[in-house]
Amino acid sequence: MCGVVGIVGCSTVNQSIYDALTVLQHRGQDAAGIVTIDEQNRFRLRKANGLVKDVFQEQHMLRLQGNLGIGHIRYPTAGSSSPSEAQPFYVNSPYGIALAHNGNLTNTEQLRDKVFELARRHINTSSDSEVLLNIFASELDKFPTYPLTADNIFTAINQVHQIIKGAYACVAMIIGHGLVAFRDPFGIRPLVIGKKVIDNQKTEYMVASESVALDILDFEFMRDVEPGEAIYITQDGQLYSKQCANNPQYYPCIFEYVYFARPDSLMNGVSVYQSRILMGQKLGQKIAREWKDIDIDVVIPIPETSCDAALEIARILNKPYRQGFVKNRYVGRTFIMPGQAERKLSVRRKLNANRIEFEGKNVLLVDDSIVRGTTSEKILEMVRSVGAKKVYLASAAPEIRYPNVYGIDMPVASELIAYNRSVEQIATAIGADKLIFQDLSDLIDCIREQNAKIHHLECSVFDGKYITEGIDANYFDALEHHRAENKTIPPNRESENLEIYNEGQY
Ligand SMILES: O=P(O)(O)OC[C@H]1O[C@H](OP(=O)(O)OP(=O)(O)O)[C@H](O)[C@@H]1O
Ligand SMILES: NC(=O)CC[C@H](N)C(=O)O
Ligand SMILES: [Mg+2]
Repeated sequence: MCGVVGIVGCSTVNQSIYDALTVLQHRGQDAAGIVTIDEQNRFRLRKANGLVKDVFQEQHMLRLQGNLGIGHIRYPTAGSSSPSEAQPFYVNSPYGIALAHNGNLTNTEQLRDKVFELARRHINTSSDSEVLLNIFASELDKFPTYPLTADNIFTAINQVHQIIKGAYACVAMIIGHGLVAFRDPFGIRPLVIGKKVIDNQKTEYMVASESVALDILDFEFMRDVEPGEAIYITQDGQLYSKQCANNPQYYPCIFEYVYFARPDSLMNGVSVYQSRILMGQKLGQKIAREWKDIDIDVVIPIPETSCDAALEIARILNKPYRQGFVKNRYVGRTFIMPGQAERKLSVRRKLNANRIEFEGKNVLLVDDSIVRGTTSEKILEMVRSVGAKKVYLASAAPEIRYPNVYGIDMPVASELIAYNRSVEQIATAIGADKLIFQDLSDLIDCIREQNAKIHHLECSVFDGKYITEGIDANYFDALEHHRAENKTIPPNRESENLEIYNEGQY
């Protein structure tokens, strides 16, 4: 799950984009990038592997001049984690376009060949986002006039919606025009827009993956970008918007509410925090109903995402809630780290059990989700070693049995701990005395209760139903094959040759 941001400002935007990326860091820890447009209408780019704070040093910030810019933080789902696939991407024709993408396309391979044959465009990486950018560029290229009108841009996006499949929330900039943002016709990935009025005169606009980015920059939340909708803000701050999809429908990703998004974000009219509170309440009620004879002494969250739900479970069960684990604040999110070996090591470095809360007790541990089981396996081992008597585990999300193809890196079912296992078998595999999962209908209600406009949610990891066409056994075989191929390429973290060298001393 990546994070995107775009700002059309009245003054230099580099610091604001940097700040926005730091609060979106929980969506991707692998790479970061910013591109701005300077006064001479040139792109200024910095991107590399690493956290935002490591990627941008003073000399890069000096390079990023201009009042218009976009930024990206990456959690790879396609291609590799090579710095050459860090975003934003750039093409020089037509006009000069830069684009950043959150999501994952599901027909990338077919499109890669088509783009070459029909539009004579060369794709130089294995990134789906580079394909997306070239399709957008080739649609814009069909208009012979300069400058493009808002309608030209919206027509191009309507075509893009018909050509590409999958999930995408994008921000882009076109030289000589301004900022463009669009969201896929199912609204799988999130995107919001906000504004800030400067000196009672001019309006600055900002689009971002999550509303929390608007909050910290004092932008006023306007609304979600609708599924299929496109926004065009000219470089002098004129805003246009249009529904560009032929049959848009709300199918937002349910996993944003379970794990990905920050709790203080408002997404599709739904508070992420409130969703997690409701998840705790519904799961607490299920435990009270189904585990009448189970003797629980204390409820303990597995930090950090599960804390809000765990507190509600404790309240409903009328048991003490304790912070039994200490989290190392310098270790990031383990699930979005690349490679299983690194994830395993990081769980141990990140969490340590406080013996006093476990010794001789029957504990109910709570996690927001159990995906590969990396966290729960390690945690269970740890709490046993500090003397827990019985260890029960509750997951605020249902069993994850199916791969994700829309921007969460879990493309192979066999990597999932719940794949082909019953609840009892999962409990045995991770070493829990008892295990309970949220029901999918309850999880869906946690979100829908807050916005009746959402009739459906994208729940494929739980129910195996994919909303876009062509997701079948052949698709997954090809994906698995690709992934195996990519694993054999040694990671190259060298980012020296990625920048656009147009700025003299920087
Ligand atoms: O079963 P797994 O494959 O281990 O994945 C699930 C775990 O990973 C996530 O935690 P993470 O450390 O990424 O972030 P958090 O601090 O926000 O909870 C999630 O909250 C679960 O704890
Ligand atoms: N998680 C995401 O949104 C990833 C975006 C894009 N598919 C990439 O791999 O760079
Ligand atoms: Mg966690």
